[in-house]
Amino acid sequence: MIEYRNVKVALLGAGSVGSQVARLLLEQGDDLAGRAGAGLELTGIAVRDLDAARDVDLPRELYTTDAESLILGADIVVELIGGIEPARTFILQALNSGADVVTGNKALLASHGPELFAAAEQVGAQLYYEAAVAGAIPIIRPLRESLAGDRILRVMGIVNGTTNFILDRMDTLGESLDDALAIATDLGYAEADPTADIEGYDAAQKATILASLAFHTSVPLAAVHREGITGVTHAQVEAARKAGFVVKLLAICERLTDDDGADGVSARVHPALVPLGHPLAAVHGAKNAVFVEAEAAGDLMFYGAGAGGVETASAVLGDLVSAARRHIIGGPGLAESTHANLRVLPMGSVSTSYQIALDVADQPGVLATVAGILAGHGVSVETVEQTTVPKESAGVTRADPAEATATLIIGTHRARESSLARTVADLTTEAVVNSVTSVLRVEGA
Ligand SMILES: NC(=O)c1ccc[n+]([C@@H]2O[C@H](COP(=O)([O-])OP(=O)(O)OC[C@H]3O[C@@H](n4cnc5c(N)ncnc54)[C@H](O)[C@@H]3O)[C@@H](O)[C@H]2O)c1
Ligand SMILES: N[C@@H](CCO)C(=O)O
Ligand code: NA
Repeated sequence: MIEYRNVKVALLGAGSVGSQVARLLLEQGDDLAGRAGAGLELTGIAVRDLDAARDVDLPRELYTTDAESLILGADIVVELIGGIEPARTFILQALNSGADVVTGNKALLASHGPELFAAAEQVGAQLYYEAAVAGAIPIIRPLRESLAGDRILRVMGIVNGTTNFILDRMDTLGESLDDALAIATDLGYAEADPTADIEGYDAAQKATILASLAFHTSVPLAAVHREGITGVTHAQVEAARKAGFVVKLLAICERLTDDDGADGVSARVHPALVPLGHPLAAVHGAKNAVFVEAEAAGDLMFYGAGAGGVETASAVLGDLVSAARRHIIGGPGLAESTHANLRVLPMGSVSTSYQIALDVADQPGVLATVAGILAGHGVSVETVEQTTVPKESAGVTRADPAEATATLIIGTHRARESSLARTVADLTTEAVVNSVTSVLRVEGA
């Protein structure tokens, strides 16, 4: 039996992820020690309430409400409280005391990442955060280490399990957003405030982290364009399916060249139409997948559980083993790489293709008028589909009931987001257009 030196591990938080990390750490201590080359001694678990009911049965003597003392006695601190404070203060205390930190806190990294990385670098400590993006899926380490020798062009992924679960159920079961969200919450996928999921904040936080890593550039959260799924209708989901697409909430980080020839990067989160044949279309339920396009490696896809307590605990324990190994071996921490310092371009510089649905007057010349508006902004039409709407169609009220209307679905070639915005504004004020009923970006076609 090999005798290992112990490293002291302090756990902050015993919620969905923290309790599973503690359980696995206690159950698999010998295996983990063999992999880390160090014993992982769980010295305590900081909780708010010692007597709270818990799903996982852990030794009561491990619980403490004195997080600060626990942190100061630790070699590695695992932060699984979530949110900004007190998580930020605890992590800074840990780093400043020379401890390495493992966290799954994307909200904190997205808003205070530079501060935390600077604190770690200053004392030669290391911050590990595999669990922060796409839960159990290894994506941070591949971007940070495995692909460090390549040039990443694009990272496109489904990085929020809750919204993927909801959109999937809207599509396959015809369920409402609210009903599907209630189930996702019961299953432990949703954030404490699920607005973070359905309005795309959680995915935007992950996009910030992915873009910063992929492009060696600090990409601030405020520069990430964000749209959630609350505006996605059953009509859009059904129309998408009929047209050979599925609606997914995507996070897309990419290198761009804008109209002035300036190179830069952008990060955005929004619902998008994904062709049914694309690998991301086959990502169901709360699963996540991240598609990476690299110059030399080509296309890579990372797929698996993006949420869930025990699944995410896997990523935390992987980081913990790395941290313990580093603690024993020593050596400098891996600093955050922001040396490329590329320009972060606004959403208007992004170029993609679109499906625009219009409710129009069914009269001669309408198609030409609409095509003229698109052409005027340099938006080129790829496909047009027209369906005549019966005059007395249910629920449709018209100023002149005698006036027939039609639905036009226009697929465009790639166009700048700025041109598309001007096109939609003009379509909205055009007399023969009753309404612009849907505008969705198409990705992965
Ligand atoms: N659950 C997931 O699927 C998942 C996936 C990836 C990342 N994450 C991230 O992991 C972290 C933890 O997530 P979770 O799902 O376990 O959350 P959770 O809400 O289940 O657990 C957080 C726990 O921290 C406790 N806590 C709050 N303030 C505290 C304090 N001051 N001291 C001690 N304990 C305190 C809460 O009482 C709760 O038990 C978050 O940053 C989350 O974003 C979660
Ligand atoms: N609420 C998040 C948890 C994982 O980060 C999700 O649904 O993806
Ligand atoms: Na991960």
